Amino acid sequence: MQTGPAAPPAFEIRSTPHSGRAVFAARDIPAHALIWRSEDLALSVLLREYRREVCGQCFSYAHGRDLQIRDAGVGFVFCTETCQDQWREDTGEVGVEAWTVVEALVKRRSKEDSMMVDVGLPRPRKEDIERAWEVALVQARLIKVARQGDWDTPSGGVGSDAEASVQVTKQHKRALQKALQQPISPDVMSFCVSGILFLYNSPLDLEQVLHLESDSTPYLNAGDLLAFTRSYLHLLAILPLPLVRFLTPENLFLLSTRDSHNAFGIRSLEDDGAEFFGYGCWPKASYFNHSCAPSVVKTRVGRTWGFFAQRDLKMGEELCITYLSGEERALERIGRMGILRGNWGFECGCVRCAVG
Ligand SMILES: C[S@@+](CC[C@H](N)C(=O)[O-])C[C@H]1O[C@@H](n2cnc3c(N)ncnc32)[C@H](O)[C@@H]1O
Repeated sequence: MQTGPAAPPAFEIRSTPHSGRAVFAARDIPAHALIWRSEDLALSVLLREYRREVCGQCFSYAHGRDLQIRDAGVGFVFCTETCQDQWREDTGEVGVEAWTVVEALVKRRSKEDSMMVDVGLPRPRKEDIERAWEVALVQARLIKVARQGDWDTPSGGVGSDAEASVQVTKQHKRALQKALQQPISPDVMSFCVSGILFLYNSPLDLEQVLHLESDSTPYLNAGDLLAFTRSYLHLLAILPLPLVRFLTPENLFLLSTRDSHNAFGIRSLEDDGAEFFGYGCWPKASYFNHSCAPSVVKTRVGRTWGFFAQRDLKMGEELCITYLSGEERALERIGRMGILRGNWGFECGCVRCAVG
């Protein structure tokens, strides 16, 4: 079959003096043309409050009605059996087991056990983050020893861990029980599970995530950091053993540093995205910078983002999307800049902000 010459890529990624790497048109691009399609969802969080209304696979929304296909064991709903089957296949056997134990844990706990994350408090500094993870690590060592009995089960396979040869004492068992009694943060826990499953199921794609812009202080405030260290210890106590090797402070921190400035919101498709269901990281779509007068519009279909020219674009022009949600776009310059500074940590220097 004659396929003809491949179309030259519509864009290239280059460094800029002030805003890191950016996407530039590699040729003239007509209005409405597809520039890039991104299907590489690495990790995602579907907020707990939407877990009955939004499909766990394609993120379709039932406008406040519960979706029919409930997979109660794993805590997700689906719009069709096809979506459910696809989710189970992609998540894998160990992944399904992981979501099942996490769902059982969250269900056992009442709403009062959930941690509230205060907004508006300062972000933890690097030294606060290091200290918090060091403290968690001391408990983690005890919990790993307490699970030593599990190591010997046929599915264990981590018997070579240094901790596995230590005598299990009351102190170890108490550390495990104590971790499980701490308040829980189901959405932070979901982030951790999704991230660990990404490392377990798709190790070759890690490179793409490592290339992303990194935020060295990714936690919103002290409560958010605490939610992460507690989720780490909770998960260490319950996750299937094949995942425990991937569950480290280093890995969880790394995922947060890359997610922080690169995640896309997963929103409703109608009503200008008024409903915020959660967020996810699509590494190959993460090089578009922001402009308050964007030249590219992004649209989600299921788990795929499409990026389209909003107008005729000239070769060499920087291609920008907007990071602002529907109503935020209509704000005055000072309001937009405040949101971009607070959520993304940069001072917007786009053409619209430059003229005031
Ligand atoms: C999704 S990443 C975009 C790609 C990024 N420039 C890179 O090098 O990987 C978002 C980050 O790009 C930078 N950025 C995006 N838009 C910007 C803008 N209008 N002004 C300044 N920096 C911007 C900020 O550092 C922001 O946190």
